[in-house]
Amino acid sequence: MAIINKPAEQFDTVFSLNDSLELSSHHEHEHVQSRIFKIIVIGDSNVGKTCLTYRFCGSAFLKNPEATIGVDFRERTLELDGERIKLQIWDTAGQERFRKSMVEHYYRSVHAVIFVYDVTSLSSFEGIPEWVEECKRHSVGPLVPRIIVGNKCDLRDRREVPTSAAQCLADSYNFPLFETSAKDPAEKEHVDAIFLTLAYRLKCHKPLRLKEPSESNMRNLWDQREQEAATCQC
Ligand SMILES: Nc1nc2c(ncn2[C@@H]2O[C@H](COP(=O)(O)OP(=O)(O)OP(=O)(O)O)[C@@H](O)[C@H]2O)c(=O)[nH]1
Ligand SMILES: [Mg+2]
Repeated sequence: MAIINKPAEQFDTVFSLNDSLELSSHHEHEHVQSRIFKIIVIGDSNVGKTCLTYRFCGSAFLKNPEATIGVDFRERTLELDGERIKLQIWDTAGQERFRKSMVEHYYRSVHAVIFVYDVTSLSSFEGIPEWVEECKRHSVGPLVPRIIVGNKCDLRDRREVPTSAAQCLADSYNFPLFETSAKDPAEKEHVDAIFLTLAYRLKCHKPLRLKEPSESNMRNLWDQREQEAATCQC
């Protein structure tokens, strides 16, 4: 897997992760409060959102997944630096007909977003800006951490999206880019790294002490990102 555009300090943290992160069943029964983060996974249908989520939450590769209708929820609780973190993952439907039912509350109070495309499908990659726009339409602020994931890297002979193009798009938004495979067992650790990168970022985020960014500031930030995307020489 290529992990690209990721600050060195995140590499250090992510790659020192191991099974000891997982809470034992003993801990599960303790009434210890955990911080809960809601992560939404979006992207075109068939790109592997459900398989990626399942790989992270359930370890195995999900064979013959059904197309998601509306949204599925999965959770995984971790202990990071002695703190209990529950990731609540909202795996959404990519199909247009179900998207209409993706009502406002799917996006409400979202802490982080994972955009997924399929490296063997150029159209799914070209759909990413629309998904970014969709987030914006649903008032997901520009400060909410986002990651772009190119899935199905195991299908080497069928690749349609070069890493360089994906990197260029990710840079234009200033989002980290990951390429991985939900199917390849050797990639399991790297699938974890995607979610854990977000978990660390969310965990370390200090709430702003001053005023939260105003709506007009948010708009400015989005406008700035859009201008950068428009001038990107991909
Ligand atoms: N080769 C390969 N196939 C994959 C991978 N991830 C998912 N698939 C296959 O891609 C198809 C779609 O996977 P899903 O996880 O259901 O896709 P989705 O994005 O959740 O689709 P919707 O729920 O319709 O939005 C299934 O046939 C999976 O077996 C992968 O990493 N490699
Ligand atoms: Mg699905």
